[in-house]
Amino acid sequence: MIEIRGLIKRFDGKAVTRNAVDGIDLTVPEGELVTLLGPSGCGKTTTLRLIAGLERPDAGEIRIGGKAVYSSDDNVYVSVHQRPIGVVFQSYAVWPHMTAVQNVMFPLRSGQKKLPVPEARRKAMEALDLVGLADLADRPAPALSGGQQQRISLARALTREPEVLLLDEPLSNLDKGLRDRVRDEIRAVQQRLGITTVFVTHDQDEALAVSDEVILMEFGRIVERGPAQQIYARPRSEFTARFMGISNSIPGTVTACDDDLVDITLPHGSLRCVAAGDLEEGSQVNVFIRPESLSLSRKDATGKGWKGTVEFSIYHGDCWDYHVRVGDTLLRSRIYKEKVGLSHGDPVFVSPDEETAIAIPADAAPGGADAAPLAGTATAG
Ligand SMILES: Nc1ncnc2c1ncn2[C@@H]1O[C@H](COP(=O)(O)OP(=O)(O)OP(=O)(O)O)[C@@H](O)[C@H]1O
Repeated sequence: MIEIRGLIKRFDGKAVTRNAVDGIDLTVPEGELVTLLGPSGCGKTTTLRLIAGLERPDAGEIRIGGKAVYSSDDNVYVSVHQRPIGVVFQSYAVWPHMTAVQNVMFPLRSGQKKLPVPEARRKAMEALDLVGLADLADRPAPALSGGQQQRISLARALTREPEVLLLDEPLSNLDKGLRDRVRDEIRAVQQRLGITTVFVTHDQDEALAVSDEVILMEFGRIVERGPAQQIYARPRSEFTARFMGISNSIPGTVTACDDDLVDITLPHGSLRCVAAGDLEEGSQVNVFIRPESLSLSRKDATGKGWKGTVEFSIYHGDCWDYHVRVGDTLLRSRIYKEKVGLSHGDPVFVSPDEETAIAIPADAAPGGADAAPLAGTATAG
């Protein structure tokens, strides 16, 4: 288990206007994989490096397995080599003059507890087996693919039997097909070992695929957290909705509330949808609708369709994206059919799937520009 309280990190410099990590509280339960997700510069890597002991915080507390590895109040700082962690970076950091097994053995032979060669080799072989590379143990590192080299880094991180695994964008240097395979491998090993893991990525799909919990960050703070399905299907802030790819946003006004369902009047129609947070009659909202939740038809069978005109379409292989102008709004509708046959200028009716549309209060912008924190007065740790 990892417990983080009030974590602050500031990099001083002329252009610095805010803390890189700005008061983070976070618990990673035993055996779970938690992902830090967010745009470039939001503080994901810095948070991970603070947990690893590769950067020194300015304030707060970090506990691993119940023991403080950093505490500004108690003046505790445990160095990176003494923390019970394994770290995998974006660059594989595999030594080219060694074989696969020599790479994995290296930390066992060079650490404080220098193991004899046979024992180090046995442990390294166990770790290689775990990541499916035992057969390639004696192959020189440069003769391995990028994905295999990254699995060597993972095996090397696991040989010290760490309590916690820290993965910093481990898939970024791999091409698409390989990325999915190594991602699945990492999740399989993590679940098999039941090892508490923090995974940093800026890729939503990757985060959804591997996580028990997703932590969304912006400006050094946590904007939203929750199980992957909740973050995907029920975002509570505009920042999360947009970051998770809900590209259609329409401003509207609440006309009636019924538990977590609300009726909304939009510029070109109305709909009933799920409310994110407390809303009341008259509240201003933005309604977020996934492209795949907007269907198109030439005839308005229900009498509730929004009248629009096709502006352009994009073909993706397994689907089409139609960009349709409805009043002042350009909406994107994703259609998974081989041939839809709509083209520029065609009139259509757009129908939203009310079950998946979400109304988010227009002023609820925990990650918005207004919420961007200025640098706090961090105390030295
Ligand atoms: N060593 C450093 N010196 C000065 N500023 C730094 C340093 N490391 C990070 N920062 C700044 O701290 C902020 C957070 O950076 P961080 O690398 O943690 O973000 P990130 O979310 O991991 O981004 P990315 O996805 O691009 O790696 C950024 O504004 C960055 O410029």
